Amino acid sequence: MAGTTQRKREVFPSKDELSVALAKYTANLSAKFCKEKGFFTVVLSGGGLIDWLCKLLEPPYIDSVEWSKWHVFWVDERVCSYEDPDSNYKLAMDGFLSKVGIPNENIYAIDKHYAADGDAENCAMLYEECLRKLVKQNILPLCTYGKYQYPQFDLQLLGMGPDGHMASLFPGHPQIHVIDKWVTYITDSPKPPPKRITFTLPVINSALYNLMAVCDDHTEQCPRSIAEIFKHNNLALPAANLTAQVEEMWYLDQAAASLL
Ligand SMILES: O=C1O[C@H](COP(=O)(O)O)[C@@H](O)[C@H](O)[C@H]1O
Repeated sequence: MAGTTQRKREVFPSKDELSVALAKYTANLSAKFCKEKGFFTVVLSGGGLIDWLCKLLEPPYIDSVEWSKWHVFWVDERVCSYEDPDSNYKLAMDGFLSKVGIPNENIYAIDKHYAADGDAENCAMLYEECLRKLVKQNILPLCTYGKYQYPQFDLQLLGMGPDGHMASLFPGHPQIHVIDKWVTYITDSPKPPPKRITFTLPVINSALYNLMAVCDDHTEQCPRSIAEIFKHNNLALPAANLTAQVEEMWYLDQAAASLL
């Protein structure tokens, strides 16, 4: 049965130090799950996160992480071709996944053809179908959360937009309330591109470990959103609704945490 965890946070003086900690956190969980059950299910997001994961590509992690045991997913994806610079898949492939030895069949991307056609509804439907197959294959266990069951990932690496969005759940948009689906879609995202698919909130919150990494590039909005979440628990901001089954950890750089 789903529980809720206490929100934890660590603040780092710089992005670089945050990246070092992010690599350590991910590598430790990878080792733990590979030892306990023989594989590790990890969910990526887009945005700055892929850049901050770069320390995993350096010693000691590049050699010590059991990459062949990773199964990789996306918490959200932009509905565009794999070659489009907006694609979260392309971002992760170019910047990270192509540099480590994860078997291709363990990398679960959005459907190539529906993505290139801009068909968000079918992309969401097929991604959910893919997750359901993996449940049947015992790669993903189910977690009861509220009145439904959802797939449970070991670790999700999340990012927050300055407006407080996480995945492609945006403030004031209805997708945050969807509970009867695992994957949903949006066709009018306020952040371009407009068509995206996204895990629903209960799927996000069913993960064992959720790590939210936020670095601010000197916008005023990002530290304000962080303060709204940590000081006022303002649930109108989607990221304030984050929880996890074992640990909900926020890694912030000093700039993002400047109003705390
Ligand atoms: O559009 C998106 O934005 C969020 C946050 O990205 P960032 O550029 O502010 O780091 C990201 O987590 C999500 O995956 C992506 O599709």
